[in-house]
Amino acid sequence: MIGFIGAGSIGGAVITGLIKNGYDADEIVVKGGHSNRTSLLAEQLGFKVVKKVKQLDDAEVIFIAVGANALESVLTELKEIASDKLIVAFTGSASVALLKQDLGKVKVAHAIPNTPVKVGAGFTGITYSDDFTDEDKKKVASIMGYTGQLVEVPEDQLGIIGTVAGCSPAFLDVFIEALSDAGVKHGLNRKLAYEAAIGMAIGAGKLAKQSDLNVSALKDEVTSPGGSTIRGVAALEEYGFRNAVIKAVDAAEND
Ligand SMILES: NC(=O)C1=CN([C@@H]2O[C@H](COP(=O)(O)OP(=O)(O)OC[C@H]3O[C@@H](n4cnc5c(N)ncnc54)[C@H](O)[C@@H]3O)[C@@H](O)[C@H]2O)C=CC1
Ligand SMILES: O=C(O)[C@@H]1CCC=N1
Repeated sequence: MIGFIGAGSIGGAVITGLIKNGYDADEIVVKGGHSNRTSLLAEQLGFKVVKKVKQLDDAEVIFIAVGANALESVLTELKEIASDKLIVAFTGSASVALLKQDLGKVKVAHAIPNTPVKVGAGFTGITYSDDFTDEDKKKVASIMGYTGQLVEVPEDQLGIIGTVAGCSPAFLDVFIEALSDAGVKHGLNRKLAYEAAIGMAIGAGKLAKQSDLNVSALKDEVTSPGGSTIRGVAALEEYGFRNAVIKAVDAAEND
């Protein structure tokens, strides 16, 4: 049995990714917030909903997916039942030290998933407390594996991994939206413009992952001499696209 506290954007995305990719819904129990969002999701996906944190006592692994404002009170309630469990917090502002401070001698991890977990194509960075054994890590990996990649990173890099992989789906969505706007400006209907932009993003990501070439060389393959693409790349540079992306990451990092 595994448990979740919070089933909002990221909690709901992980739960959805798990169940849609074959994890047994009968093995998932969720304590949601005050809205009916969790019970609506449970109706679609078939997991069990409980009202109190202590009702998660049968869970071996508990994922915390509440925001910073609710973390303290959740940890206070969780402390009563946490001693024999693995606790994994998605809360951005959490840290292994903070979780340990509130939960005492409990094995804890801090993880930052991204929303593509919902379709089994996520990228999650994770940092474990020192007392996590290889077997414990395997247990967490065997769960998160249903949602995509899980990569252990040193804690001082978890924040930037969380920005590069966790915030950036929103950045890419803005790019896809802008590309589709441009297509519409040049006469495409909106549906076809989105299909083209999204299809390209999926394909270019897959090619970048599978190719032996790095993305710079892949770009070179598209830019025919004297062709249209290099004019577009030059315009991106002229309008500061690369710098805008770096500044977006800086902004996300500097809260
Ligand atoms: N949205 C994302 O892509 C990602 C978010 N995160 C982190 O996850 C945390 C949550 O973010 P979101 O899911 O976007 O926010 P959200 O507001 O969509 O979800 C938080 C959920 O927690 C529930 N909640 C609040 N208090 C609760 C309690 N005491 N017991 C049970 N449930 C409770 C709320 O009802 C809400 O549904 C944040 O700290 C964020 O930094 C981390 C990685 C990615
Ligand atoms: O916007 C946020 O704070 C969270 C962290 C990673 C993605 N979303």
